[in-house]
Amino acid sequence: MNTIILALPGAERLAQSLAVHLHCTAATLEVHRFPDGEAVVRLPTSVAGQRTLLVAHLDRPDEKTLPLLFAADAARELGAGELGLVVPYLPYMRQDARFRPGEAITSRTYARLLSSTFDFLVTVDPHLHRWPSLDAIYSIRSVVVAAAPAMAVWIARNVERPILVGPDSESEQWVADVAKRIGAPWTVMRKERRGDRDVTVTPSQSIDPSGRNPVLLDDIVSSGHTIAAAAEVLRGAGWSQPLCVAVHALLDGEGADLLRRAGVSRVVSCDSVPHASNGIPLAPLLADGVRSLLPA
Ligand SMILES: O=P(O)(O)OC[C@H]1O[C@H](OP(=O)(O)OP(=O)(O)O)[C@H](O)[C@@H]1O
Repeated sequence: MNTIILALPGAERLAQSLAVHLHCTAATLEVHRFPDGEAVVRLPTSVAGQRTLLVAHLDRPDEKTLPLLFAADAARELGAGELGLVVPYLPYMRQDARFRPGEAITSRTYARLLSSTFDFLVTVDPHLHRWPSLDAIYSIRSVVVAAAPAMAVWIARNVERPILVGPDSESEQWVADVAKRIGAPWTVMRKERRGDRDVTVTPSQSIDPSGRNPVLLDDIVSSGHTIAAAAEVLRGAGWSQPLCVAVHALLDGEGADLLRRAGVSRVVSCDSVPHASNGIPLAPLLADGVRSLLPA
């Protein structure tokens, strides 16, 4: 079965890179907004009988998910073979519990929605905290691509004598992996979250950073408060100015200012979400992930 890639608006670059790696063609979906805000989607080419990969950057998921579902449905109706989704940043993974009575567990609902639409899914380091794996909530085949190899290459090339620091215990999975790949020391701190923009970070052990350049590493940088709090801890302990490496950058201008004020010299992110801080390409790893799902 031939493979064709269709990019949602904004994901054209990733789609083109994947097409090169996977030796197939890529085109961009047309998404038009009617004056009342409703979306209409048009497939630019025939998908009949073809394995169809939709590629989407799903930051701001509320506005992007409906066009994605419309496109998937149209592809099915127009005879697509298998239907896959390449979504480097998988949204709605953080509300994975009913933290207050009556709250929706959006991770599960969103997973049901995508699982009922696609045959398979390829993503990068989803925020798995309380779910043991994507299979706990997604009922379709999925491949989780690890960004650690790409982050490790970037740090090894750009930071002399790094020491890796994670802001919370969940970050240990990425921090330890990257540190092992480049033979660097590492530590993780403790985080307490009380609200969207209210976090406290405390060191969990005392480490002598002498002669080392600190790299704060985490999966998501969103409001920036977690990394800012971690940077303040380092500053208070007399460490040199850290840089921040993240898998998914959702940071806005206000968050970037917050990080600057906290002493973070630079943010570098993987390109799972288009962002000014992008510096670590994921297309080769995502292409490997897609290939692993295709018949040999
Ligand atoms: O930039 P921010 O707005 O601070 O958000 C980023 C942080 O949020 C996520 O964890 P979260 O605090 O949701 O913790 P969890 O592991 O309990 O889901 C993520 O792992 C980052 O540490």
